[in-house]
Amino acid sequence: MGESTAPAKQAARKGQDGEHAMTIARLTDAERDAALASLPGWTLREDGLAICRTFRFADFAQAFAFMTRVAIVAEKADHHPEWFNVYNRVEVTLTTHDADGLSKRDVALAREMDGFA
Ligand SMILES: C[C@H](O)[C@H](O)[C@H]1CNC2=NC(N)=NC(=O)C2=N1
Repeated sequence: MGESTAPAKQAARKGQDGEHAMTIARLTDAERDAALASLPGWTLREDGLAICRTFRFADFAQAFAFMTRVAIVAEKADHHPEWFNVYNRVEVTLTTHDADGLSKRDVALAREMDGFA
């Protein structure tokens, strides 16, 4: 466990992006389409509320190393992926529960994942 409390982390995030932790804005349709166009490999979930991508690696060790790197940045950003791993495959879904849909946090995390893969 780290030293800072959950409220402290929320306050820190609030200071960083100037938004209240619970009122992160949902992307507009135009923002969502622009984000998707800049994220090859990611697709919009049928309900339009999440983006998805399947990553494939050489083996389980590579897949799990990727998940470990993602977990560290996700925890730091307090924004967590939904994912499913079998051996060398990692199926990822990104959505923002606090926004009931997509937010810029999903786009940022998708870019970080692409950078790690
Ligand atoms: C209290 C805490 O800040 C929230 O529950 C965070 C945690 N991680 C999260 N992850 C995702 N994907 N969406 C959220 O809205 C979210 N909210």
